[in-house]
Amino acid sequence: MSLVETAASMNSAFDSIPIVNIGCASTPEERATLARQIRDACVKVGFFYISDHGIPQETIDAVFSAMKAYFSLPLETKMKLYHREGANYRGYAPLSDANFSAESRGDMFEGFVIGWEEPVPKEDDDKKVDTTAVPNLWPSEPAGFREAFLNYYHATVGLRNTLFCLFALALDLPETYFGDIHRNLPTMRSHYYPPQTGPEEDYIMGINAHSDFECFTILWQEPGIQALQVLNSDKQWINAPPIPGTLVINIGDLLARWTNDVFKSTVHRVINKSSVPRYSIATFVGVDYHVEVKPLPSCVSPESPPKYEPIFAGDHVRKRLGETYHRNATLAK
Ligand SMILES: O=C(O)CCC(=O)C(=O)O
Ligand SMILES: [Fe+2]
Repeated sequence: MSLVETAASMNSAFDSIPIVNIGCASTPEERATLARQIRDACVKVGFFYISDHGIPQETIDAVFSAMKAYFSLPLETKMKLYHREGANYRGYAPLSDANFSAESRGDMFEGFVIGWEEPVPKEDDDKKVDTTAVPNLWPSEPAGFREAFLNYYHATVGLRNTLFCLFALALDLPETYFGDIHRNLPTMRSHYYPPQTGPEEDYIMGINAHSDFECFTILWQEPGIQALQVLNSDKQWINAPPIPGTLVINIGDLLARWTNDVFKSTVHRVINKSSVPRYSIATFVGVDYHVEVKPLPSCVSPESPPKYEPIFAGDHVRKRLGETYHRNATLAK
């Protein structure tokens, strides 16, 4: 069945999020099997869990500890790295600084954002990284923060390569299709969500309903706390609880656009109604800003013509970032 036919045959609302074990991806046959599972998940849900993802537990434990220690510092200490003063929103974002919905006045999370950086600087760094790359901001405390964040970041970059290869196969493309167009490396945002127990809980979200901007997101959620919800086509919110040993992968708007919506960029939100803080880390994976994104031939047909004009990846991402971080200022007028 073609991709367009597969998409047309899978239009019922999902009620759960599939799990794909990506541990065996070394032979072409194994990758083809995985690509089929991933295709089904992307066409039907736009979200899936991956198990056997290869990121060591110590790497996750270390970044989790560093993040908890950092977010518990006094606000004035954290504001020294206020992200609007750095380039490309790197650094610290206080509560309600981001705004993912036109109807709201801000999202109830604190964030800390980093991008590409070699753990140990190399002389030819500038040749490896897209010219849009900007320096990270690093706090002086807690000790070990930079190392823990970069270790986890680089582990997700490795996973990103595997996933791009599987997405290409799932789209009937050569597995190297995305291989040389993603030197503009991911952005990673860690989140702290305070518990929401007050009367505002039904209209202020940890993160309001939104879809992600880029190609796909690799999400780690703190174990044991339900907070993430995903919207199905019947407009029901389906819980996406943390599942031990897994990460969540979701398709973003750029890949949905590239696939003419054969792959779904599904709306999701976070609300932390547990009585304790909740933490997560999202790695947003895109492609180089100069790449022109237009619906792939395998995703269009006479019955399903292209829905989108070509767009440069960078123009799309900058527009969406602007909408997210300037909306408060517009509302305040
Ligand atoms: O914290 C989460 O579970 C999700 C975060 C998210 O949706 C985002 O950062 O775009
Ligand atoms: Fe998101």
